[in-house]
Amino acid sequence: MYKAQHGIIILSLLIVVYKGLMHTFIWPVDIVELALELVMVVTCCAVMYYIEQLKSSPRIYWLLLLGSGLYYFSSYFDALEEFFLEKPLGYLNIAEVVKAVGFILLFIGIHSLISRHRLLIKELKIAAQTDHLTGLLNRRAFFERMLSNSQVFENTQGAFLLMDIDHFKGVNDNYGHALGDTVLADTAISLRNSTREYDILARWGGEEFLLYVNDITQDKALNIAEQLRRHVEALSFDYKGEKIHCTMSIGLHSVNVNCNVELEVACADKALYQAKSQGRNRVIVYNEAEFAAAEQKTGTPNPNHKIANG
Ligand SMILES: Nc1nc2c(ncn2[C@@H]2O[C@H](COP(=O)(O)OP(=O)(O)OP(=O)(O)O)[C@@H](O)[C@H]2O)c(=O)[nH]1
Repeated sequence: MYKAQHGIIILSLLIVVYKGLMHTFIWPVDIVELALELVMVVTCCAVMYYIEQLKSSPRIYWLLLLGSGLYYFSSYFDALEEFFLEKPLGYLNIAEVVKAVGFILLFIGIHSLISRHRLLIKELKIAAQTDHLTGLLNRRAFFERMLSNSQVFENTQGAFLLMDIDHFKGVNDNYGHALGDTVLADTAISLRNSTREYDILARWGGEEFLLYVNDITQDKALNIAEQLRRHVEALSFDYKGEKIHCTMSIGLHSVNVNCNVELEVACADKALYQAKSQGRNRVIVYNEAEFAAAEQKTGTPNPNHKIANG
């Protein structure tokens, strides 16, 4: 499909050869005009080559190809007029008309190309920020969103909720990876539907989700966490007629002004670990004094403790 430019390139080369021969028999040879002709044909070939390399949509390909082709050949349409005693288009110069049409096609082609390019960049940006299975932000995008909102979050209390589906390995092992994916996708929908537009929700890892809720007290954040936990508990998944249910453990860490995301998430992670070790399907709030004492007692840090990395 993207080969039509070869015809134009061959045609333009033939024109240059023809002009070269004509000039050879006319003395003195107009070297400058011949050189300019050659520059034109080389640039025309280069343009055709790049249009082919673009591998854009067929519409854009033809617009650019016809536009640049007509624009290039417009100067040779003068010759056509020599065959007519009167100008075929009345007072209009046919070469100028062809040039104008070529220019319009080129303009539409370039405009379409730029619009398509913008769309592609937008799609790429979204793809780079999104987890493809759940449609949530990925970990990197979560950090970026926290950073870009840092001024809004300044001087307000917020909360990190680190959520992890319980015994998820068992879901995969017993019902298959496809059902595991469905559980992740539906859990993400449930979480998204239960959060506010300006909360920041991301898939943090395999079966882990992270939510940052801004401008909220610890008690209210605890209510939200409980609600999210109950919503996930209420989900049901069909496996060959059997109804499957999952639960989720949550580590909650309430933060004050200007928090360091990595450090605060690590605290939420400690609370999540406690929620897992206390039987799962529960919310545990991080309490610095309590956790420090517990760690001292058991010897810090807990070897099973998962530390969230940025
Ligand atoms: N289906 C599916 N499974 C995933 C995906 N990402 C990670 N996993 C699985 O998630 C499981 C996580 O298992 P574990 O870390 O052992 O945790 P768990 O079984 O949930 O146990 P607890 O967290 O202690 O309750 C592993 O089996 C991973 O293979 C994914 O995108 N799709």
